[in-house]
Amino acid sequence: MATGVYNQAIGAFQSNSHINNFNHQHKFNCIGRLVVTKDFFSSYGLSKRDLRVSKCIEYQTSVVDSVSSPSRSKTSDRDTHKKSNEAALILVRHGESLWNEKNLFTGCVDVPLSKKGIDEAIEAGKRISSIPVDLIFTSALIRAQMTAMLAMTQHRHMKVPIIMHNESEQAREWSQVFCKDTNTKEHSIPVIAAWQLNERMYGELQGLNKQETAQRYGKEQVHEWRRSYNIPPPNGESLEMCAERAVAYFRDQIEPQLLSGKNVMVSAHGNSLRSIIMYLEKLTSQEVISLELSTGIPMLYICKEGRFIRRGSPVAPTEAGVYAYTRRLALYRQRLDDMLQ
Ligand SMILES: O=C(O)[C@H](O)COP(=O)(O)O
Repeated sequence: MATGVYNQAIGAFQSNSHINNFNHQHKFNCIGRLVVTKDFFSSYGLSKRDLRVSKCIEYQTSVVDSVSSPSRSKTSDRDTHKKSNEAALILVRHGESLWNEKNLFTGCVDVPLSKKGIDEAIEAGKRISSIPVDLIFTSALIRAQMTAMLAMTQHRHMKVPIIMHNESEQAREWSQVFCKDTNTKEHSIPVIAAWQLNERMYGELQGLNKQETAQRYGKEQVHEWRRSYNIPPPNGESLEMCAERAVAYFRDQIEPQLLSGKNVMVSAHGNSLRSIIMYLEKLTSQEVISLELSTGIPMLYICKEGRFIRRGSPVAPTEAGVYAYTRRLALYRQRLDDMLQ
């Protein structure tokens, strides 16, 4: 088993060495090499001898520059939350929607996933199926919620995601669960839908065809509306305006959960996630222009002592990629393997 695990990890990491799935020039890249540390050996009760170390190739995983949360005020209460816990943060843009399929500007119009988007959401679930998720945040839009729910159908822990209804006292009362067993973290995952995570509002472009709009207003103007930081579409939100709600929500509601050690998945949208990634990776308003997110591709960050380390896009469960991310994720995956044997 030992050699198998080791080879799996190496194989996964090598195939995953392209893990930087953001197609933008970034200030750091992952070097596709893996340190097989003494921790790795001991976490499997292995001695180097067991793995015939002479055959082990020294791999070095080095995120040349791990992302860290932007410096905050000295008195920030987040500093008091900084714990040695490590937590996984999965960000996933919804699968293709019916309006993505028609190449229409969508923004806050609430359209569902296309058949391809449903397949993308299920594939995303397979890719994160061995990564812990204790809490899910989605936007208030159905395409993000469908993506989260479909992805969770593939998770190996088989917990039931339950959307929390706190919009009124009656909603809270009528959605209570009275059986203590089913409502435990062993059996269910709370899902919180927040409008603050909605896609940027595209104003008068919503419903227009992107190609026709480019022909009408010019490619450069449309690219500026779509990708610039502080230039809004007509009567719509700029990325900066979207960040004011999405990043504020992330810092106030999601980051404290991560700092307390909770593993979180956020299923949201191209631009609300671009604004969050801009915050996590301290991208400049120039760098964020070239940041594009594909539909249905999960991205993994490790949150450790208030710092966010981008680990790329998880691989499918057939590979041992999770073993290459962190020891804690490897042990979680091992527990799943043992539980499901
Ligand atoms: O809102 C939309 O149209 C898409 O979800 C994102 O559009 P964009 O890629 O043009 O920002």
